Amino acid sequence: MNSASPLQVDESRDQPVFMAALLSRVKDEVEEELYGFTTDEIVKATCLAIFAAATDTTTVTLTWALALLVNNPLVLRKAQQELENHVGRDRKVEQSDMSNLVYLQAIIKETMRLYPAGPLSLPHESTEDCIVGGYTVPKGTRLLVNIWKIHHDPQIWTDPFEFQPERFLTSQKEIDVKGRHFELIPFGSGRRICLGSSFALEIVQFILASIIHGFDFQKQSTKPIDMTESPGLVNHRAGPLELLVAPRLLPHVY
Ligand code: HEM
Repeated sequence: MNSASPLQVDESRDQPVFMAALLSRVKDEVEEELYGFTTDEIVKATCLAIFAAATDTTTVTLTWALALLVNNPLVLRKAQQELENHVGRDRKVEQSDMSNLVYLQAIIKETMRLYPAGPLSLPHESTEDCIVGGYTVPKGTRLLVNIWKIHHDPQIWTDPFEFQPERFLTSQKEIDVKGRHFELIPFGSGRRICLGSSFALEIVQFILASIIHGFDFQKQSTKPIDMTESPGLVNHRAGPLELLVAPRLLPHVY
């Protein structure tokens, strides 16, 4: 690894590119601030953490969203109608369309409520003795937050197991996923909240909009798609999602 490479700039954005910024930042740290690790180890571990945290979480969220939409064709039609109104059929979806797609945003929130990508968040450990909500938590206690359970709590959510994106346009309109409303925390909350949450929301919304705008999806049989989850750090589907796909735009748009 060439830690002496110049700080490259992405000219389209006039900002340093991530890898160059990381190399330059870590190189400037004095050794004792790297907790005994080398510069290369810090850079490699940071990249691995970001890849690991970013890839499965976004793909499972998209897969669950698609499965929910195919099992709920009226919701899918409504989302496609919204795309029809704001984008039409003569061009592809663009990033600038995203703010108009409020129903799609509600679909994504409802998907993350029902199938949070990290159902038990990540383990946290207390570094000091402390008292939280009246409970004494000794130093070194490991804590897992059961996000899945909170998202299905019948005291908070009516019909907690139903896919109802409309709730986020009506009764629960004010609730967002940014860690401020503790009833919906797919990205966690507080100082260790997911650092990719804004990026994740942008790409999940953009990809889902693009695929349901560009294609029609159907089940392979008349039975609903099996929505069994598999236990693990990331909330994968138990089985693959197999769908029939057909284009819905004019050929020149693809
Ligand atoms: C739908 C997509 C995603 C979901 C649902 C999600 C969810 C989460 C959750 C629940 C945590 C643990 C928060 C906590 O410890 O309290 C987390 C941590 C993290 N996420 Fe995400 N994530 C997503 C996408 C991404 C992306 C795209 C990136 C990077 C570009 C990313 C980077 C990270 C990192 C680095 C951490 C560790 C933060 C820390 O410990 O300080 N995530 N994420």
